[in-house]
Amino acid sequence: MKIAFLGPVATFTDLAVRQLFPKEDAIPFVTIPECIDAAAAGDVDFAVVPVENALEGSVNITLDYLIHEVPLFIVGEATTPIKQHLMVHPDNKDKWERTEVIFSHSHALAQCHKFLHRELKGVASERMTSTAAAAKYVMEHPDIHAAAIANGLAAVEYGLEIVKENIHDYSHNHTRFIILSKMEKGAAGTSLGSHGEKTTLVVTLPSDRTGALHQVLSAFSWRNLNLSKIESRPTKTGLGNYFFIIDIERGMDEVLIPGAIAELEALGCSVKVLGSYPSYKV
Ligand SMILES: O=C(O)C(=O)Cc1ccccc1
Repeated sequence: MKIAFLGPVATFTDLAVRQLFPKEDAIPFVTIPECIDAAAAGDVDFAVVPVENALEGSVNITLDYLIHEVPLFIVGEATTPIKQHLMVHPDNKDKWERTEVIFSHSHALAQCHKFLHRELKGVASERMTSTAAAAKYVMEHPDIHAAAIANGLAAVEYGLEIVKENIHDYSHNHTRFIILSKMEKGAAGTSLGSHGEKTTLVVTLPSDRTGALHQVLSAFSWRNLNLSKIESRPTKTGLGNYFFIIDIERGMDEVLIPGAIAELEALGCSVKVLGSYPSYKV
């Protein structure tokens, strides 16, 4: 089986894939859309991409790409703890406090915002396609006073020295990854035991109905369907037009979720099921 992931080797996504699919053929792609396209084209069986971080919130490119660009399903999700470290080329180990530029993924930079403000005030930061891409770049440029924010495996893989460990601003730093496939129903192929099931819907509200969101929420509430997340993203058709992405803490069943969807449709909403899938902790 082939699994696309946000590369290069030693990203946080790679760490998640190693645990989810230890025996499969993991293929790195440079960007999240490239991973998703590979799954949509059938070049890989699954794509694993980050979707939400506990400190920084949603990965908008993942949500938007999934909603607007490709007919894929979510067939699994995995939550993993995230530890960020500051690392430099070994030649620059003793002068890291003179770092002039810090490279990382935008979410990693945001997760260490307080640390950077405190310890490296005024130092420029540059977004890279991933944390491991940043580590690789710093390894290839010993001549500049650069640092990367990445994980411990990236330091080993690219031969960098960790000069500050655990620089993420809050200890409960977790990221949720989703497993995407062309096939609606899972057999996501992992041997891990799941921690429950979820269903994700994309709901568009009717434009002219007062209190529509309240009515949508009550369709879940009176059925005792717990929502673990509700997020709005622009439909990109005009200012003020939004999709709601709703995660229900329950797998698709015969009665409750179909009943809620029918009620939303009767209110004039359009509803798309993005997937009903197992949840893993890795
Ligand atoms: O850049 C990475 O390593 C990724 O896998 C994306 C990411 C970035 C920051 C936290 C979690 C995932």
